[in-house]
Amino acid sequence: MAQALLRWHDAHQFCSRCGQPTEKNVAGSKRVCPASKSIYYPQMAPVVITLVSDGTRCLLARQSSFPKGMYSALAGFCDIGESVEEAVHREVAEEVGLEVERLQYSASQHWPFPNSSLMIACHAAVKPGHTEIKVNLRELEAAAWFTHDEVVTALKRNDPYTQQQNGTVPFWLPPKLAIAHHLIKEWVEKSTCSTVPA
Ligand SMILES: NC(=O)c1ccc[n+]([C@@H]2O[C@H](COP(=O)([O-])OP(=O)(O)OC[C@H]3O[C@@H](n4cnc5c(N)ncnc54)[C@H](O)[C@@H]3O)[C@@H](O)[C@H]2O)c1
Repeated sequence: MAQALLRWHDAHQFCSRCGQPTEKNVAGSKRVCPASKSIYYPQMAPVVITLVSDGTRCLLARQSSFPKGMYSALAGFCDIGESVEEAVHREVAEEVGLEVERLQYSASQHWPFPNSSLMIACHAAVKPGHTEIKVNLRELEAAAWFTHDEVVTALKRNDPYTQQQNGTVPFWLPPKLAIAHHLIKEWVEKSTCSTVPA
């Protein structure tokens, strides 16, 4: 978090109204422009991250920039004026062409990479009978439904690169520090698929 704050100070050294240098306050919680009197506060971008379930399986996806074999829950930045619920519906529809319902808030996390985001994690159920994925290839490389057993096995893979066979890295999941891991583990442990029926 300290690094995220230092990066923000570094990138906000000049006033966007008058171009004059800004000054950091003693606590480092804001910057002030002595010329225009403008005050600048550090910003966090809200991001929704959603684990979609069809009742027995969960939907995981990967971007081409992810490490080989790694799949995660669907994530995306909230647009201006959007509620968390609206962002979840829009992101899932945009990325995999599915309609979701019965959203359940899970947890949140500050995520400093590459800039400060507030990750808001939710579970959601796909609309019954409408599970066919249409992957948006501009945003994702692949998306698929995974069974409970497949996810349990993947959670146990700490170092997938040592387990590769014929040069193929097996399916694995984000590390413990990521809220995506928490969301997926919660789905497995609490059988979220049955508490959030599809
Ligand atoms: N902690 C976790 O478990 C976890 C899991 C997945 C994603 N994330 C983070 O969530 C964020 C969003 O994930 P993503 O897959 O959509 O990322 P992404 O980096 O693929 O971003 C998608 C697009 O959003 C746009 N964008 C970038 N910054 C923005 C902002 N501040 N406001 C609005 N739009 C912006 C860009 O045009 C980018 O192409 C990323 O920062 C990613 O690192 C965290």
